[in-house]
Amino acid sequence: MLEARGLTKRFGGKPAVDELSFTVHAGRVTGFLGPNGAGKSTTMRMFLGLDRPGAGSALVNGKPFHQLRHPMHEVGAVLDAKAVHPGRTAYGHLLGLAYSNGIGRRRVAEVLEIAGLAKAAHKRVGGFSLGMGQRLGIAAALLGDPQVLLFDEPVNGLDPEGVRWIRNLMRGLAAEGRTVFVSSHLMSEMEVTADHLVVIGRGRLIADTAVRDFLAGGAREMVKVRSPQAIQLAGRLREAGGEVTADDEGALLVTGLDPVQVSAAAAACGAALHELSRQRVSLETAFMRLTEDSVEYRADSLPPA
Ligand SMILES: Nc1ncnc2c1ncn2[C@@H]1O[C@H](COP(=O)(O)OP(=O)(O)OP(=O)(O)O)[C@@H](O)[C@H]1O
Repeated sequence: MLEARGLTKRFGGKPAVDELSFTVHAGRVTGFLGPNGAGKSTTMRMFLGLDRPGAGSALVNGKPFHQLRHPMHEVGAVLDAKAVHPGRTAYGHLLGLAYSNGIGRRRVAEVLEIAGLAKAAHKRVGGFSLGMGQRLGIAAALLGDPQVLLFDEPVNGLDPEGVRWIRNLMRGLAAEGRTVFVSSHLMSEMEVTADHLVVIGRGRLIADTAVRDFLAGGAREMVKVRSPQAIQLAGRLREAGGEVTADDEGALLVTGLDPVQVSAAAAACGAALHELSRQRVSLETAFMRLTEDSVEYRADSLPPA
């Protein structure tokens, strides 16, 4: 289990993490979402004792990292896959880590197998692809068989097969009852990987919710409608109580009204409809709404019909 309690960190007087409180439970994948610079990496670094909180606490299994007796057996992390000496072999690197933490060589072979690196065990890390480097980072994180795992943007730059592999691995680790905390700015990835979400913006907590509820909350009666009289229609929809935004192609995205109400509003103002459809809201859209990144529809922002 991971717990942030009033966690705060400032850099040069500017808060990077601002009174953050949340709990990451065992047995599920918890996604840690936020735009660039939101404070995700800084929060993870505080859990791992790499940054010291300015206030509050970051606890692993109820303790700050520096009070853990056998840190490698309690928590594993994949932060920066490139931090390995290029002249070492994967096996040599893992064996060095294992020896300095009282772990036997049998476990080294096991994690090489789990990470799909058994065949590349004796190759130099300098020649590894990004995906292999990521696998090596994961093998190192798993070396102590920890109950708690942190992954900072693990799928960045990976090909689809690598992405799928990491997704399945994280889900498998959670299914074994471990605590899996993974940061990402890829909402679409979290939608298929995470069970639970902690969303932050500018260092502050925005949401702490099940993915299912997050999607349901964002999905309230979202209707996409396209009309050559979009400006008049948007005004009418707002009068009827709808919230209206425009997508990149000038279609209106309406929340708060169902398709019947939208078509009634169109009929009432004589707007022709070229499209009227119910939209499944992606996590990305729900996230943008929550962080108020999506631009409120303005009549002057619409392209000509
Ligand atoms: N060592 C540091 N010194 C000064 N400022 C820092 C330092 N580390 C992070 N910051 C600042 O703190 C804020 C949060 O950064 P952080 O890297 O934690 O965000 P993030 O959510 O992980 O973003 P990204 O997705 O871009 O990695 C940013 O404004 C960043 O510039």
